[in-house]
Amino acid sequence: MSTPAILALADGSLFYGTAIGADGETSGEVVFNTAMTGYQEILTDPSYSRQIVTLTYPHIGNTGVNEEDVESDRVQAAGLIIRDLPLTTSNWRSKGSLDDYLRSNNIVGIADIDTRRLTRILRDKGSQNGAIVAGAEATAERALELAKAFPGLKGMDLAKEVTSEKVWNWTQSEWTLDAGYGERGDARFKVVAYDYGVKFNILRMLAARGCDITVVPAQTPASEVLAMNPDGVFLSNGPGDPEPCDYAIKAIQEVLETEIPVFGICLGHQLLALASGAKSMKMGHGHHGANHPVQNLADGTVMITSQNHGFAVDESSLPETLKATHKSLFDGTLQGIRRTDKPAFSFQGHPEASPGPHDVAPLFDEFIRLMEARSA
Ligand SMILES: NC(=O)CC[C@H](N)C(=O)O
Repeated sequence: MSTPAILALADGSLFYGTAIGADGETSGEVVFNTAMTGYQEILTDPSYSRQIVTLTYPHIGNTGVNEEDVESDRVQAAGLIIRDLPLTTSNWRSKGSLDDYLRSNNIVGIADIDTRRLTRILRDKGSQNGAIVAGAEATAERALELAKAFPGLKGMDLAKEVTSEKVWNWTQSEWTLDAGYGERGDARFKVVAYDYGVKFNILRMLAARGCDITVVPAQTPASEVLAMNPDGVFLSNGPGDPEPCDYAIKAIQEVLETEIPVFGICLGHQLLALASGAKSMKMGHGHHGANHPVQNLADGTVMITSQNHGFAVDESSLPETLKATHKSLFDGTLQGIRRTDKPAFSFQGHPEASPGPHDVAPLFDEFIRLMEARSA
């Protein structure tokens, strides 16, 4: 017997479906992701904290879940909304079903709803606050009440909630090499990575390029990072609004007083911009998918990229010291910046996309080149 579940949006829309994962209730910002693969990476990406994700691809869970395709050590999304959960799972690496995985992570989800109708609402009105109530007692009133009570992500500092509590070192696991990220040479560079909600594949790709990585909590003062004498500082992706992360903006400003190369991805990109005097803004429905065309403004080439962001840097706010390097060909929003006076640059999308297009992976090599240039 299936258990009922109800999804409500703050605009009053209701969807009646079947519970997947844990019984209970959850609320957050509802966003749609158009990627056809990668549901486990999406669920474990800390950038999705306090977001309920709906996947536009209709069959989710076919390949089960495994121990490797994770971007952190647990499910981070606030909930999952899908069209259809298959009856069986099949993959040589599968260790269990998506349904059991959600349940063991205490994540509430809903299946058997019209995700096309939902996505059209989110596309036309922008991301909505919403709630899922799952269980025999689920009521539409409760779901609506929860959806309306969610305060929204604007102004919410979540980096300090998802960051690690202590300093730790990334150690490359065997399978990473098997997965084709290249041989890890002897570590040539010491990189300190600010963890605002870092995805493991970023650490894998840095390690594969010869970086020894020390991951530090989001609120670590710059003085502690500089005392580690790093060759480069990395600013990670992460959830929530960049603007209230004043501790991070201050620390990045202090790092930028040195000549140490800095590379930022997604939230890290937004924070580099804010630290340089630019402004960020909330987008309508944001960018969440694995087929977003982005143009390199230096040579006009177009790359297909993986994206996951709901805020963006306002290009019209860029100060003298920041140059636009990339833009989205979907909506023209800013996708990359470079400091004109420092070895610092950042990208809004995800060069570490896994799964996803690898067109932007060379940005990791650019970071390596900056560190090489400084140590030469
Ligand atoms: N993936 C990310 O780092 C997301 C950054 C930020 N939370 C946003 O939604 O724009």
